[in-house]
Amino acid sequence: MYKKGHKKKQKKRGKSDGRNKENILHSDKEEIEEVSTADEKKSLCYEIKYSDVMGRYIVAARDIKAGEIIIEEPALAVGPCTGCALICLGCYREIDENNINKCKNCKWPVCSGSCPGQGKYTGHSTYECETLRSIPPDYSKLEDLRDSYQALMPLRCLLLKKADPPKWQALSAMEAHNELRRARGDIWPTNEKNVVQRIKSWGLEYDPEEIHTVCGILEVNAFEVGGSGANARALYDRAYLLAHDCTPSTTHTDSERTPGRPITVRASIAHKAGDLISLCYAYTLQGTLKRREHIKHSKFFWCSCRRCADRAELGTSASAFRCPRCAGAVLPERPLQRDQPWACTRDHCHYTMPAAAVHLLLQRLTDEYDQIDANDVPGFENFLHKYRNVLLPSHYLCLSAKHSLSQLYGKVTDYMIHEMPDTELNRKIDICRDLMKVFDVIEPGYSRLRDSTVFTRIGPNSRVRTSALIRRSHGGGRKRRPEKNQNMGADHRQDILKRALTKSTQLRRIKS
Ligand SMILES: C[S@@+](CC[C@H](N)C(=O)[O-])C[C@H]1O[C@@H](n2cnc3c(N)ncnc32)[C@H](O)[C@@H]1O
Repeated sequence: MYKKGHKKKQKKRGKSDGRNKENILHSDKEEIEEVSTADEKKSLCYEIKYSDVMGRYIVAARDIKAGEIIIEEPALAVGPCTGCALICLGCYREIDENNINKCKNCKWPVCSGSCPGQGKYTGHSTYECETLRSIPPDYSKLEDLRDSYQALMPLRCLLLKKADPPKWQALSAMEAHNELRRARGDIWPTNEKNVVQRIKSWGLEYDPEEIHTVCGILEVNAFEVGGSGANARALYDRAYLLAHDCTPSTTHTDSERTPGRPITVRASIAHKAGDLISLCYAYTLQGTLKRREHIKHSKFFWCSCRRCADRAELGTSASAFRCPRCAGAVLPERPLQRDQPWACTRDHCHYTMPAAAVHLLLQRLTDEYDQIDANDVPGFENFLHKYRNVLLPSHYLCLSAKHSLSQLYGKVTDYMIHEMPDTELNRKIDICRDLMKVFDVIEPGYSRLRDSTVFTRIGPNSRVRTSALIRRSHGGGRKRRPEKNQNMGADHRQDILKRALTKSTQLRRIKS
C-alpha cells in the first residue's frame, strides 16, 4: 500500500536504521552477549541480545521486509487494566452497574452465562472462578468492588504458579525493576494498599514481595490489548523483549477472538540484519519532554534515542515554540537535560527561555488543549488559530489538534463527508499532507498513524485515499484546474465518492 513512498524512505533511512545498532554497540560499559539458542536462530528472524543499558532486547537476525511478521504468540496471561470500570471477568466488556449479571459459581461480574471468556485462561478461568468462590463481592459497595479489580490481574499471574507452571516461569523471567519502584514514593505504597493488602484480605497466602514483583512485571511488560479504550492488559513471552525507541520499527495487533489472544508484531519498516527491533512505549505524537517523562515514570528509564537527543526531533521541530522576537523556532539547547534553557535557533537572534518557563507554558497549553471535546471541530481549529503566534505549526499540540481534525472532518455531525464543502475537504487534505510530513519521520512505514491519514473511511468497509477526495491540478504551481472540478458541487462529489466506493472497497489494509 505504501510501497512507492516507502521505498524512497528506506533509502533515506539507510543510515538511521543503523543508528540503534550503533547506539547499542558503542554506548559505555555495554557487554553484548548472545542469549539465543542455535535452534531458535534457525527459525526466528530475530535474536536476543543483552546490554547493561537496556537489558535483553531483540535485533534482526537477517534482513526483514517491511510488513513481515516478527513475532506471533499467544498471551501468557490476560486480565483487567488498573483503573478500569466494572467489567466482565471473561470478555472485559463494561457492565451495566444497574443490571449486573453474576457468574453462577463465584458470583463475580460476567456479561452473561454464555460469555466467550468463561473457562478460558485469557478470561475467567476455572481456577480463578474456584479461588474467587470463597470471596464473593459485596455488591452494596460498588466502588470497593471496582477497586478490587486492581488485584485481579496480579492474582491471575500468581495463580499460574500452580495452574500452569511453564507460563509462571516465563513471566517470572521478566524485569520488575523492584529497586527502582521501591525507591519511588508513589508506586510501592499504592500497590501495597490496592494489591498486596487486598490479596491478604482475601485470605490468599502469597509472599508480599512476590506480589510486588508481579505488579512490577505487569507495569514494565504488559501490553494494553483490545483497541483504544481497552480494559485489558496482557503479558507475552517474547513480545516483551521489544526495546523502546521513539521512532518505532514495528506495529502490533492483538486478536481478541482467537484462542490465546495472540499478539502479532510486524516490521513497519525494513530491517537490516543487526538492526534493533523496537516499539515506542510512549505516544509518538508527543514532544520529547513529555515522552521522556512518561517513559521515566512508567518504564523507569530516561530515553536517549536519536529522536530524543536531537533538539529538532529529526527535523520535525515537534516541540518548537515560536520565537516572540523573530518568529523563528525556540527549541531546547540540550534536550536530554530537561532543566537546561531553550533558545531560538536563528543565528542572529539570542532569545532564550528558562526551562521552568517552558514547562509552565507547556502545562498551560496542554491543560487548555485537554479541555477540548474529542469531537469539537471548531474547538481544535480555534486552538490552532489562537496559538499560531506561540506554537510553530509543527508543534506536537498543533499536530495532535490536526490529527483529531483529520479524523473528524468527514466523520462527525455537521462534517459528514458527503456534506462537506470544498473548502473543508481541502482543509482536510492539507492537514493530512502536513501530518504525513511528520509521520513519515516519527512513525515511518506501515504505521497506524500513517494509515489513518493516507486513507479516509467513506463507508463501513471502504476507504479512499484522502488526497482523492477532491481533484486538484498539480501543474503550474499547484493552481486549481480551471474547469468544472474546481468547485466540485455536492452532486459531483457524491458521484466521485460512489465511484471510489465501488472501485476501492477492497483496498489492501494493514492488519490493525
Ligand atoms: C518491556 S522491558 C524490555 C525487556 C527488558 N530489557 C528485559 O531484559 O527484561 C522494558 C525495560 O527494558 C529496558 N529498556 C527498554 N528499552 C530501553 C531503552 N531504549 N533504553 C534503556 N532501557 C530500555 C528498561 O529497563 C525498561 O524498563
